[in-house]
Amino acid sequence: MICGIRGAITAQANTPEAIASATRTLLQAIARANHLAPDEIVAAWFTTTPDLNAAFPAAVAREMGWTHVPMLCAQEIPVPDGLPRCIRVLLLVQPRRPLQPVPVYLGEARRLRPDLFNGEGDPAPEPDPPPPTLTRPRVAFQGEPGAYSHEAAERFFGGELELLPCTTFAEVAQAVEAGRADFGILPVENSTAGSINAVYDLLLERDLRIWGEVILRVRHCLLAPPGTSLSDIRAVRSHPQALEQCARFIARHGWEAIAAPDTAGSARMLAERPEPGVAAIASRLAAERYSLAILAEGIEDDPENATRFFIVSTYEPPRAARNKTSIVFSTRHVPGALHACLGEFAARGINLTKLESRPRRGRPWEYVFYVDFEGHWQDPACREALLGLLQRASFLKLLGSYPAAEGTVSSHEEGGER
Ligand SMILES: C=C(O[C@@H]1C=C(C(=O)O)C=C[C@H]1O)C(=O)O
Repeated sequence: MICGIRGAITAQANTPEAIASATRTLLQAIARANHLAPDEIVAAWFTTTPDLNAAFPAAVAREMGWTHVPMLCAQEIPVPDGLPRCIRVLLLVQPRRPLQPVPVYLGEARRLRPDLFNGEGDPAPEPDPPPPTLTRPRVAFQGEPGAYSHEAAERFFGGELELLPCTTFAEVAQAVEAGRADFGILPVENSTAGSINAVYDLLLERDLRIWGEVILRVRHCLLAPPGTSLSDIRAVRSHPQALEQCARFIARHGWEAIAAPDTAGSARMLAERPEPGVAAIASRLAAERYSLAILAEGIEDDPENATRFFIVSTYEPPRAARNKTSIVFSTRHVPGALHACLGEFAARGINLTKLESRPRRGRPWEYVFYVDFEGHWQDPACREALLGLLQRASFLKLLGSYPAAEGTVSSHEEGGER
């Protein structure tokens, strides 16, 4: 599907530098607010008011790497008393995932559309501090190239990424905190195996913001060096999670299951040192990367097998049309404490999408609770609920408000608690 995204900004002066700076700010903000990858942009129309003629905005976009995008610059209608020194753009985009276009009008240009930018419900507040650019973002993930986290990163960002493979989840968090990566990808739950506790513990301990979420339908492939046939296989090697998710398939063939540190790593090892009779379980991406043959695809026992990933950053994400918020809190040690805390959400009709408890460090038999709910912390009802919770909880941390992945929030028609 092709859709259009509008934006506008004013330049400080009619100079090439001022026009370049305003154009860059505007295009980066639109890409960020709409999670656009460069290859999702199909065409761009610019207009400038007659008082801006020192440079072409299209040339600036090309310098930013939009070399494949057909563009046009034209003069805006000189309506009397119109906003001076204004650069407008209409982008045509073809997103890989369903997109509700977020118009981006920055600074003075917000006055152009009082219907959009008027107090509450403002769909695109100016981000502060500026989040990282989405043009070739640096993305840290646990595992080797071809890992499911790598696939999730490609699904979320599309286009070109600078990959930073890490050995552990903690290393991913460190890379983001230290600014070596713009984003980190962390798996949080699997539809078969449940929550990934090590990641939940990291979110509590580290100073990271959840920037987005993505749900990946995990389709496992049976990989072997080209020329191998299914009847040659005697054993399969992979991460224990993947072996468990394919347990019935492995048992049906009577193969031995060998645990390895990660899925993509077992594919790489097999490609580098083929062992007769041994196959690996990993992604299609790993098969392509390590030139292995796919002997079978979709071998997971659960046909709905999916993993939810958080994209973490040190920046606030732009506000989207449909947001989710994640928090972690602990209750006072009194009867009914959790009930009262959750009541703050129920009383305001806020839909909870996930509740998870983990033991509280250093306090045996006390717990911290992780809650995901629909809405943004800036929404009046959510703000009130969080304030109510703050008064009842002994500890509260906001992990982030972020654009909800498709299919993870109730539709307005469904409404109510699920
Ligand atoms: C109000 C704006 O300026 C003008 C009016 C437009 C409109 O009413 O949709 C669109 C582009 C401009 O010609 C704007 O840029 O949004």
